[in-house]
Amino acid sequence: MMAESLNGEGTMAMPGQGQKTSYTLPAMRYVNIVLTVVFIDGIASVVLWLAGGDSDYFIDSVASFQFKKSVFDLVLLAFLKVSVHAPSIAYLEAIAIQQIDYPYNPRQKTIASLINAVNILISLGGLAFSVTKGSLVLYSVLHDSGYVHMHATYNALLVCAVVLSLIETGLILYSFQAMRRLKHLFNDDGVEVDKEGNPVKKAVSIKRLVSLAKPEFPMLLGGTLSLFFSSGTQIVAPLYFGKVVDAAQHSMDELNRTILILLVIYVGGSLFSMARSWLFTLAGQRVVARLRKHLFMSIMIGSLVLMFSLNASLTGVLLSVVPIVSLSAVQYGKFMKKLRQQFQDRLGDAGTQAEESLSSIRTVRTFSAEHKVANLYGADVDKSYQVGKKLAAAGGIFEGGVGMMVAGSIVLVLWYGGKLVHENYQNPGSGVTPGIFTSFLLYTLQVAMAFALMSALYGDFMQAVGASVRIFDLMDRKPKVPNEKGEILAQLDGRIEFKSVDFTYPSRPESKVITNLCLTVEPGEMVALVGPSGGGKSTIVNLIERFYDPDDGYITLGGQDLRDLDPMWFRQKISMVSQEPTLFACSIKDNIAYGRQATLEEVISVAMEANAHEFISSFEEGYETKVGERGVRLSGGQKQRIAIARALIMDPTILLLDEATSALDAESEHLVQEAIDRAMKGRTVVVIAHRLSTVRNASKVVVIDKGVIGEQGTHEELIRKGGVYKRLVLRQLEAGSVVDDLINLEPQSNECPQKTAPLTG
Ligand SMILES: Nc1ncnc2c1ncn2[C@@H]1O[C@H](COP(=O)(O)OP(=O)(O)OP(=O)(O)O)[C@@H](O)[C@H]1O
Repeated sequence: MMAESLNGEGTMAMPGQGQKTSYTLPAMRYVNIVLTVVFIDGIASVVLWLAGGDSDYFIDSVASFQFKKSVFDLVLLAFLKVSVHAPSIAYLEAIAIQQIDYPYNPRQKTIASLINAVNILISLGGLAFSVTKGSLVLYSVLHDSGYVHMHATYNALLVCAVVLSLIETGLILYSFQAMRRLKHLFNDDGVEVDKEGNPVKKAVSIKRLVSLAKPEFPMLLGGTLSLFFSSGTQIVAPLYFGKVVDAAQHSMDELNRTILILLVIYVGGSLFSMARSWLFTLAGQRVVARLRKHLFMSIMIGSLVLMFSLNASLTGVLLSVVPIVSLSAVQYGKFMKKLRQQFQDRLGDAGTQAEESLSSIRTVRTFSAEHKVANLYGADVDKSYQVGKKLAAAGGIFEGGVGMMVAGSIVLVLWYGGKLVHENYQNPGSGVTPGIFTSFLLYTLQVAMAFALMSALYGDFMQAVGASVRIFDLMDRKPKVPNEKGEILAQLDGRIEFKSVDFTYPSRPESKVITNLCLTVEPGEMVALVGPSGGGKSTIVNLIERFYDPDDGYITLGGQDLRDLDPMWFRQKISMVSQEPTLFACSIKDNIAYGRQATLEEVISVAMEANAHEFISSFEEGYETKVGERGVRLSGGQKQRIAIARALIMDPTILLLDEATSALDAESEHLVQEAIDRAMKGRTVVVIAHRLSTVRNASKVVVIDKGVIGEQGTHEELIRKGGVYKRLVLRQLEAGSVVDDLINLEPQSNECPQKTAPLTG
């Protein structure tokens, strides 16, 4: 298998993982790039050497080799590189691929490291050699008048050797990284997966977070420029502050001049600050605001440079705390990122719990489970609070710690600076002047503030990164079944065909739900699916809507593989009416016109067809009546009729029905059934049938049991056959007369003779 993967590019199945997970070698393999460069180097070297003048010339360059006049050594070098790099890089690729399956093979790791080391050594050595030779030749050409110039092709070979050595060294140094890339696995949809085939979560980086602010780039640029100018004024202001102190000790003129400069600096700085603040606020991104504060760095560096120029030893005293604060800031940042992620997860759990309980409040009430769900929610909130407590404590400790260290360093600078001023006072010229010390103190405050803020911001930023892990997670999710793209047919005839379909729900990979299913529904036919509960009837309907793709076999719609059709398009041609239809918390009109824009007349027309107009008109607000969350303000039968109208307004070619087993009252059931019967006319219908009248009228009854077709045929055929279907009917019908009717196969009216138990379940 490995050999196969090396010979051929493309996708390979993972051992023992079925066909789903595979590794993909990039079309432009890194190995091929390196080999191409190395071979070009080898071939070019030999050709240029051979082309170098008459044959004596190149023989002389070997026989009487001179370092600055012959290039035979470069040819040998190229030969060495071809013979070492070419096999070793291919071998490294083979090892990298093997490590996908066997990542913990220490021997392989050692071999790979050794090969890498040899490659790096040779390429770096080759680069050093060719650069040295090139420099010496160039030096001789420029400075040695007695130097006999080499043949032009030899010069070309020299240039070629330097340039290609440089490229090769870069490629070899990067090969370590490139081989690591190979160890990433991709599934058939190009999504990176781990060894179990689960999508790998992409790391959220600061870069990715900041990239969200891309559209605000022009504003950001203006803001950043203003920031630089305002930072510049902040950097130089303390310097002039100190100068003012010193100038005051000299002359009034100097004092006035320095004060004027200081004034210009402050006014300019304020104007730029204004622009910066306006532009960044306009950009309106928290990320951007953070970025602005991040650029405190520029003030810090600028200030530090000036501080060094004022007094190096004082600056050293101040900087002594930097490594400690930096290291703790990095650790703190990592810790905060992890905590914040946990915090968001716990909050998410609590939110889900609340949403679920509130949306099922009636069930909660029925079981008097208010306290239970309140406790569950409380427990989730408590968990997030526990993490929140850690967050608060860590933030407090860090800020306090940094504050202490910064204050300590300021005190230290004050003491040491004071000592230097004192020394200068006693022995002028030996320490620092009060002016310099003033400037220095201002810088110290500025740098200390910026540093403390930056450390805290780093923590905040890492928190933001942690918090956004969930968001990016959702953004990165790719549906297995794409929502758009695919063919759109001029016409859809409604023919559905399942060809040897196997299916397993991704969330329960160990149990196959559909096995080798072959089923054809001709245009205009009504096919009834019956069978025991959990047999797979709803799954078949889900597959027709392409909510999932089969693991094996295929499903066609109008003769076309469902996977080739545009889901957005074909789903408009299919309507589903389920047992318990989901309505949305808006008006009846909006619910009926959910699938497309429709006029009130169209809505009324389909509502009439669905036997819904009458009850809708009896409401005070008619079609504007709000149905409440999930339609709670309507009865079961009313909801179903609205769902039928919602399906009808799409004028679907195919109707998927899950008949209601719920005990609607006789009148409601009659109205719903009448509406359904009307809706079925002229359409291809697949119905999960629970009523006798439906199975009797069906063109074909298909018994689905444990994911396979037990039997199929018309109701009469199946009863005559006396198999699973008949047993199902016999077992489930309660009334003796009905059983007689059914198995005696007397002609029946379409009406159900009396209320019966469902045929399924
Ligand atoms: N989303 C899902 N994830 C995992 N397993 C599922 C999922 N939906 C259904 N199943 C399982 O698939 C099997 C077939 O379920 P399906 O709903 O298709 O049966 P059914 O014949 O329609 O049953 P019923 O008549 O009770 O509605 C069952 O074992 C069920 O537990």
